[in-house]
Amino acid sequence: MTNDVVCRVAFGRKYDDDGGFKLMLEEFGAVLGTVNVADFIPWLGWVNRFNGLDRRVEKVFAEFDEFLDRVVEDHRLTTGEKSEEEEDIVDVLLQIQRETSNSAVDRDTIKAIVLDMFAAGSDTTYTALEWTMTEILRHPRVMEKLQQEIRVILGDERNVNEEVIERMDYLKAVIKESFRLHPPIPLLVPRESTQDVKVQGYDVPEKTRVIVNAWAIGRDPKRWGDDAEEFRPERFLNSKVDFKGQDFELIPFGAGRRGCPGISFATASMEITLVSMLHRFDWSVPGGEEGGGLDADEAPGLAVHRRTPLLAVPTLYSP
Ligand code: HEM
Repeated sequence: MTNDVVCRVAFGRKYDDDGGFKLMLEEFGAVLGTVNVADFIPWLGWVNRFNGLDRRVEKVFAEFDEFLDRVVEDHRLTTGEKSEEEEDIVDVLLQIQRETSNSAVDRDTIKAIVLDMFAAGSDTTYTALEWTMTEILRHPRVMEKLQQEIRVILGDERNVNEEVIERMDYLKAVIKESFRLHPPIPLLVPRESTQDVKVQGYDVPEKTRVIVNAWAIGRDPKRWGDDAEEFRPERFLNSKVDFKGQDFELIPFGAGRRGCPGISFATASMEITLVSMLHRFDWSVPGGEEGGGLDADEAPGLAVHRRTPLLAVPTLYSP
């Protein structure tokens, strides 16, 4: 679903009819999440020629490059035929390219921006949704309270929009609590210090690779109390703490000038999906908690998924 959302926004259409596209995205995500020895010990880079990583990277690069070339070309041929509402990101970037005389937005830049959206935007949002649903299913009290909020505010209205979502305080608290315990990119993206600094008594020289552990920060009992490991959305109800990068105890999207630019996009996707799923359906897991489908085991990768995909069963809700 999150791939379809990015596809619709970036290309103006879904690619779910094309099995090859899904496989290509899966391989792209897998290669991105693979530990690359050369990142840590550059002179060992030759290992990737033998363990197959170089070959996999080149293959998926060639496939994506050809695919994106086709997409940009299709858009170039239909340029000017769409209304403003129908335009997607490729259309907008092509328009900027036409209107600016310098070559800042060339074809490779357009392809890179769109690729960035897939790399950064679809697996992360999907992972966040899967962890949120897992926690809701593990905590029936939370599910009930959340459904009550959604059902009272929405009533029979089927159209979920940002205005009604603004009134759903408990939904927002549930999403924050899920990000606190399960930041989809637990170690964020590596940074490099630009100057010598001292952090809590430790000297960090200029040009040191710095990795921030958002996962550990979110579970630190010194900040969150003795129930830091517990899923308790109420802790955010009368709190101003948010994940927009101002409160360093909750930074699933990083912070600062290289913080995630997709926060609003990701939050809107999550809110609309959760509200739609919980408004008209009740959810259960085959076998319940004892059935083992609600464990919190994590699988390694850039975005940290559940080890086994969540399997949940919807039942139509009738008031
Ligand atoms: C739940 C969903 C998401 C999470 C948890 C997430 C998290 C992150 C994190 C931790 C970073 C690195 C920030 C830093 O180093 O301080 C990042 C960067 C980035 N994200 Fe997201 N992201 C999500 C969704 C999205 C979406 C939907 C998009 C675009 C459609 C997006 C686009 C980007 C881009 C382009 C960067 C690189 C920014 C740069 O290097 O300047 N992300 N994201």
